[in-house]
Amino acid sequence: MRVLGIEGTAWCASAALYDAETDAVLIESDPYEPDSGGIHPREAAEHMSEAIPEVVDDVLTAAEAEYGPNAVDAVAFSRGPGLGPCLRIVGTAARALAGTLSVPLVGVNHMVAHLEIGRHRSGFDNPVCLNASGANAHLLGYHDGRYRVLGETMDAGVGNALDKFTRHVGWSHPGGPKVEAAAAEFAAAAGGRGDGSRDGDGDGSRVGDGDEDRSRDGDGDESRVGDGDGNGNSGSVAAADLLDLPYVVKGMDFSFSGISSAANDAADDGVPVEEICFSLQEHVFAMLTEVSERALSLTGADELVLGGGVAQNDRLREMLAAMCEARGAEFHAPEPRFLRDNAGMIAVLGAKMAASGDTIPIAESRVDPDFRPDQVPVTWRSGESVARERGGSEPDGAERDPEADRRGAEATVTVTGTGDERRVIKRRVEKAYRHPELDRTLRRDRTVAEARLTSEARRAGVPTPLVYDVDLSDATLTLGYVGERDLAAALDERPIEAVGRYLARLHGAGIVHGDPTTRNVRVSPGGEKVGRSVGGPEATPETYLIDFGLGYHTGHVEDHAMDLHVFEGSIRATATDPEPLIAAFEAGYDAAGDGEVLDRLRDVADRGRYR
Ligand SMILES: C[C@@H](O)[C@H](NC(=O)OP(=O)(O)OC[C@H]1O[C@@H](n2cnc3c(N)ncnc32)[C@H](O)[C@@H]1O)C(=O)O
Ligand SMILES: Nc1ncnc2c1ncn2[C@@H]1O[C@H](COP(=O)(O)OP(=O)(O)OP(=O)(O)O)[C@@H](O)[C@H]1O
Ligand SMILES: [Fe+2]
Repeated sequence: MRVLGIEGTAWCASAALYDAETDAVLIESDPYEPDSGGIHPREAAEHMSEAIPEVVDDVLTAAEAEYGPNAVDAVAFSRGPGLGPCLRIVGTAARALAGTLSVPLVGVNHMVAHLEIGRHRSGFDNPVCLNASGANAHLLGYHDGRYRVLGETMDAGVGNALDKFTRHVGWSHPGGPKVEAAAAEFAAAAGGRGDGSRDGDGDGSRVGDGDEDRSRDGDGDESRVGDGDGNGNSGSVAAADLLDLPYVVKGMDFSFSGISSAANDAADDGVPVEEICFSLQEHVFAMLTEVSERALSLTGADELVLGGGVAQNDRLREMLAAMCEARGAEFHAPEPRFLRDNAGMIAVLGAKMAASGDTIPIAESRVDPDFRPDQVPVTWRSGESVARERGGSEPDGAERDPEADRRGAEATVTVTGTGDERRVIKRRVEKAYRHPELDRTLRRDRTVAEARLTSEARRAGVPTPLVYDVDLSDATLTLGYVGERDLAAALDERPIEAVGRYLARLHGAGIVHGDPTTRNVRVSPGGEKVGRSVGGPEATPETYLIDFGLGYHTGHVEDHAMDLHVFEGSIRATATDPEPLIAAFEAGYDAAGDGEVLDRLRDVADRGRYR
């Protein structure tokens, strides 16, 4: 099968031909480059209306020269998400072409295409995907016929967050490649070695298939990147000074609004722009790498693929490769021509969809600027055996040796002693992928927060482990062993309802958990239900909250709502039938908490959706 793909969601007018037999992809792209500022939707649409017919024509001509008059078996196009005026032009072109060629039409979700091109190129079975693009930033994992959103930005896409800063300092769009070049320069100056050679040619000009592979260094290398010293942190990076910028991770969600403003303020205060670029990258990419590791840990996956325009950044790839290597996972980033917006990925996914009969009648082919990846029925993977799908995590199932060491996303946990003397030694391990200064600060601050808040929560009537010892020099805690298994191992309404009640109590005491996932709840089925007096030897609670490292004090409704959003996200990511569980959770919260927080939860959930 040969599929013609058309892409034009925002800045890149692109057409491609994918030949499924040979796996060859021919791409023709024509980028829109604003004279000043960011992308103007009207100008972008004007660009699309001129450039789409041209790139389509080029690809069709090449296709017919090679394969003759029946070169194309289906036409695939980006239906969304993206800018409405651009999408409509692409949709119109695709419908007309399918009609003229008398072939079926395939409507592709652009973000799923960013994911699937990575899966296709890597050959991985069932990876978690980090999409790091301009307008989006999210983690996707396959479960039960859909790609679930495991975590996402609560505000801007990652590329837009970088571009916002470069606009502030007067650099032209796109800013990402310029941030990368400036950061590399800063690191090279600090370390005396490094790779200041990158020239920020990022979103290239109009080029065809083969040329592009030679246009950037590293382009041909699809597999492991990581030009550092083997531990994911090139010497020059470690030697360079780091500005203190906001680092905001909540469960597997994250936020860039604080860091964008702080970067702009630093520029206004006269901090050299190269220094800001360096610190911006170190923080933003460490956040993305951390949530990716959480997603691997939560789903039990051992493969990660990267997609989106920001994935062209060497430092981001280096961090992700180092994180995966440290936990024994496979990492793959496709070559840059498949990372930035391109029609190749649309054609490749279009071919898989067409092969499974997933085509659309013209009358139903309306574009959707807010098309979410989790709305897409994943028809092309339906032949896969159920065994290949991991049903959430089973980190602590009944058959597992309870004494065995385990490894969360952040820490290693060792169990010692027996009976009432059973203890957990939790050590936040160094993360070689992140800047050593940031690593030290995060490990220390989180250890302090966990020790304090675990005890404060217990005083507020929330069952938590006792804290026996804190060793800040080694970021290590000694905690009482609680529960028999993680809630994630067996999702059940009863403990979930209890989590709702406990979070309400915690919020009533002015504390947020910060990372309330089903992995951070321990359950002992059959334990007694207890009220406020917990912790005594005779009172065995059924449900405990653990892992308060991302917690903090706040009375803000917004922050409390975010806790609920994170917990619900962890259920939605792994449960086959999440709705009754979510209802039990909200009933528990409602019984003990503030109704305003539940109202705000609706807002928070909507805001996380793509604009
Ligand atoms: C919906 C769709 O229109 C949108 N597309 C999009 O955002 O274009 P994409 O090609 O995936 O990403 C462009 C972004 O990627 C950034 N970028 C490009 N090269 C970069 C680099 N070397 N380092 C950091 N960012 C880079 C640019 O600054 C820009 O923000 C999306 O996928 O979200
Ligand atoms: N006090 C405890 N009693 C019993 N088991 C525990 C305790 N603390 C941690 N565990 C076990 O160790 C696992 C990892 O611990 P924890 O969540 O604190 O570490 P983490 O690295 O922060 O994990 P993640 O980031 O994945 O949430 C837990 O999911 C749980 O199975
Ligand atoms: Fe994109």
